[in-house]
Amino acid sequence: MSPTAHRFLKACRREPVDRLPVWLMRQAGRYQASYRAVRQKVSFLELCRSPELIAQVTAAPIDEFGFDAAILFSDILVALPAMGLDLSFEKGEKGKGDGGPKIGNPVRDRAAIDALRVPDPVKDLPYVLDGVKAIRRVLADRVPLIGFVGGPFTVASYAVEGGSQGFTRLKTMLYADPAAAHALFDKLTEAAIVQLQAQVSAGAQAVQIFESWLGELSREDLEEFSFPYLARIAEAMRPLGVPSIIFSTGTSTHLQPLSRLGYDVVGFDWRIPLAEARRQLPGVAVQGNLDSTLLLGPKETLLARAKALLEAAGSEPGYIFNLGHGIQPPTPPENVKALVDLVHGWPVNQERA
Ligand SMILES: Cc1c2[nH]c(c1CCC(=O)O)Cc1[nH]c(c(CCC(=O)O)c1C)Cc1[nH]c(c(CCC(=O)O)c1C)Cc1[nH]c(c(C)c1CCC(=O)O)C2
Repeated sequence: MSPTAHRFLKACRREPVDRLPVWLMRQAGRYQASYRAVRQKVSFLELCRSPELIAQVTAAPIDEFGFDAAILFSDILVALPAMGLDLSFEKGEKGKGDGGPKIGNPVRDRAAIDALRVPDPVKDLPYVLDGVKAIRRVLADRVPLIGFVGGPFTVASYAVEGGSQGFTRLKTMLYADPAAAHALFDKLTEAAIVQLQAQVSAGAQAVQIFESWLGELSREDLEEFSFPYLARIAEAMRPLGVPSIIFSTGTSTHLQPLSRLGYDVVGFDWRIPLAEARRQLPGVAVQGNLDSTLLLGPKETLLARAKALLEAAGSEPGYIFNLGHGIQPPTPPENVKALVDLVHGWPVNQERA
């Protein structure tokens, strides 16, 4: 297949498709027996540092469920050690699950921010780039590969809080020392750009920014501390010629400004009806937004709600089926299969552009 012919890439560009493309955030993960088997043998970070295992784990859900895109198996925090932070995943090593990230030396003042190093992906993250190349070989162009990074605010929340401990320290920094906060976001923006550039050079065919916790900020703070950085990332992606996706949660009240940052696709959570979101976003493709809890069952409810979503998506080109956030570990794989089959069987009546 020509590299531009994939239905996922067409939908990103708002071109008509034969069937609706579907992929799910966290489609490679603990809900799969094959993933749990790998995690019996290696820790999460060991997995993220093995190109062979990255390729195996990334491709598994494509074989198992027939998704229309693969997403690089890695984490939004993998670059932090190269930036000078001690990253570990506390519990959940060796397949026990529920391992949360922990940073031993969180960034708490201006000196710590100034000491952060922007990583050199080729030198510092070779396993990610070798992983991208290995995935492309294993996929053999069956489906395109999405690369990703974490958004500056979301990564900063872990760097400053030291783990999944809320947002109070980071948000206090915005108000108490805005110059320090800007310096932090500036560094994380540069780090995001160089990682995405390197992933695309290595073979990633689209990119997604996981700015998952952006909904913590007010519009005022978004405009000062987030949107300029996200726009800078989008601008740096443009010459690379691959579609870019901005994903966040809790931001239904900010979709229009998010759609003006320069991304091809806007992804959002289940808090807004899809039809309403599409009406608000005429100039971009949209991705989402089924509540991932529906995948836990019952299957009839899952499929009824997914059908309603497909109806709400309408016939305008530029729709990618996904969840509102990642798949949850207790998800029965048969429900994922039923969902993908439903989307692929859905009649598409998109006008030629
Ligand atoms: C905050 C954040 C992180 N990672 C991520 C975020 C953004 C918020 C979100 O969208 O969920 C995003 C992420 N995490 C992972 C990916 C890979 C791509 C994908 O599968 O979509 C991506 C894009 C794999 C992962 N990242 C992690 C796992 C589970 C690891 C395991 O125990 O095997 C996976 C598959 C671990 C992780 N990594 C992180 C946390 C908080 C955790 C612990 C929670 C959990 O265990 O689910 C940091």
